[in-house]
Amino acid sequence: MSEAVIHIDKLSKKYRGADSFALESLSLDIFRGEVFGLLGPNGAGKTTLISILCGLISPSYGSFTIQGFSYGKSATQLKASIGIVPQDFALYPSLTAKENLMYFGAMYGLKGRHLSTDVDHALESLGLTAHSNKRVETFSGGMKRRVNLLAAVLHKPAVLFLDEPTVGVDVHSKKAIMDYLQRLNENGTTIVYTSHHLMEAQEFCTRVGIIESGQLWRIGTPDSLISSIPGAKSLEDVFIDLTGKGFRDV
Ligand SMILES: Nc1ncnc2c1ncn2[C@@H]1O[C@H](COP(=O)(O)OP(=O)(O)OP(=O)(O)O)[C@@H](O)[C@H]1O
Repeated sequence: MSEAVIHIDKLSKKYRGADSFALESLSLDIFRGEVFGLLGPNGAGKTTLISILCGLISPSYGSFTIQGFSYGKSATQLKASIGIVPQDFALYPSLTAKENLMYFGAMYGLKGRHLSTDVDHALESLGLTAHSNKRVETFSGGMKRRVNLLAAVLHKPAVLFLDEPTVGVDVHSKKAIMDYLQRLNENGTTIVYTSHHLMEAQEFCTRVGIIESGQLWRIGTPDSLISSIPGAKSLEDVFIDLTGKGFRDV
């Protein structure tokens, strides 16, 4: 068994004023080199879990480490180990794509000619060279998603967290993003991502966890989960079987 790069121990979160827990005593190990998919219906707790792991919000109870680092004792090392691609764009609309990436690179302590060259390579790798000096506010949703992704990986993090990286993008941008993530993973980056695209998760993830009501209901490879439900042919069948057919986005 390879090394657990993320170790989560009984993590719980109750938001201020909420009646119930958004996350309830969730324990999980994610191993180096995995592509781990967090799946679950609206309101299941996926963003809450990722937000805690990224240090954006604090847990109510429980603890976790990433590469052995925690926010209490080794916050600097932990932050240097992770990249975060949030659901909402974390970009400056009036800056160009290159200026945005130079800014985010500098925030991670990268500088000088190396940074400028790295940014140019990054833009090229996601087909954005011709647009590098255009303001981000003029970009399509798919182009913004690609810049958003590059901003999170300039410092070459060991672990990359993505919250719905392909939401609202067209088929070409989606393929470019997924191919890019695949290459990052092949080069050693551990990926943890949330998605509502179950087919995409089935193809992309080495393991998935299905979250419902703040708890981890099932965990396994896509194939093992599919074969655990009689008659299931896809992760979508597993998902519907476990979480029911009722609407969750009301
Ligand atoms: N800032 C907040 N304050 C209070 N409650 C919150 C807050 N953020 C999330 N919640 C609640 O916590 C629960 C989990 O929400 P969360 O956003 O983590 O779910 P999710 O699985 O990411 O959903 P989605 O797929 O819709 O993004 C939900 O009941 C949600 O309403």
